[in-house]
Amino acid sequence: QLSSTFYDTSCPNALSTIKSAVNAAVAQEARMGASLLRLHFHDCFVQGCDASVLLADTATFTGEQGAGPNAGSLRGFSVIDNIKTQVEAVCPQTVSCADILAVAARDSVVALGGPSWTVLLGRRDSTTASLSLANSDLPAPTSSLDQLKAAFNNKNLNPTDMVALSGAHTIGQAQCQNFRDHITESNINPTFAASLRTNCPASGGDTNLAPLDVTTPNTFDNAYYNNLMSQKGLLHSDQELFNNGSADNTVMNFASNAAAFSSAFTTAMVKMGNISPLTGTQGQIRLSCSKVNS
Ligand code: HEM
Ligand SMILES: [Ca+2]
Ligand SMILES: [Ca+2]
Repeated sequence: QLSSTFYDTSCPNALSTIKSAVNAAVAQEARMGASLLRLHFHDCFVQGCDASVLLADTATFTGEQGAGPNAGSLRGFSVIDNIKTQVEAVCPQTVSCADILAVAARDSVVALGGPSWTVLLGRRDSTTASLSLANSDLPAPTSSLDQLKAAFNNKNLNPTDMVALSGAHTIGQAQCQNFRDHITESNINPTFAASLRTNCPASGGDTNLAPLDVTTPNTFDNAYYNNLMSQKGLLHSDQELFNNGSADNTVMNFASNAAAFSSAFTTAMVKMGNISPLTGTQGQIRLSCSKVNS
């Protein structure tokens, strides 16, 4: 249904415009690549890849940005708004915000040294968002392996896809409140845990940041899986992937074989990008990504 050539005649400069803007944003702040990748994930897992996550809350509209996994945590909205403004200038009301998110996620991974893939296009933008689905369908950092597998299975992503997509935590940062409990658990490297506790004490410092990948936080590589094998996962949910369970073998494979990780990650990103898109005459092409057309 989606197609890699969707904008080839209607907006031939769409992809290059997005890439330039992503490269500029990542050059200014490497973490922005992580933030843009995460936006696409949080979009696709809630109502499908329809840019629902971008709709801002107003006095009369309750969107997804106030949901537990999103509030005070998602970032990159202004970068997306800026890209949309540039794309509107070259092709008015042609390129959807949902497609911009999918392309920006790919370009972010590439900008940080990761693998590339062909992004399928033709998604349209929702006129709705769902706070309740954002709270129910996004996995939590306290999740067990079974809960992680179930959350991804709900989106028709298998356990290999789940482990591969979790490799996105090779970049970016997390807040203390999301890893405080894990750094007092027993399945964590004691030296690693002690160093994290200096900036994430038992009380206070909730929003203090630590890198999800202690080894190469700004490079998209397979170091995340090697960290898990050294019990240096930052989130409880990260370490669940290598904790004597059914995902151990996949983690070991991705840790020792960077090409196997790249292949599984790009395959899974395409699958995630295909979750319930609006196509044809469904939805709309928003003029501004943060609000429904009036
Ligand atoms: C497997 C289940 C997952 C859980 C439980 C999870 C949870 C989290 C949490 C708690 C954070 C830190 C948020 C904060 O402290 O503000 C985070 C950050 C991040 N997540 Fe995930 N995540 C998961 C899967 C994914 C997937 C599939 C992707 C993308 C494909 C992804 C990409 C990211 C990125 C890039 C960051 C860093 C964002 C930044 O620095 O702005 N995560 N995740
Ligand atoms: Ca969505
Ligand atoms: Ca890394």
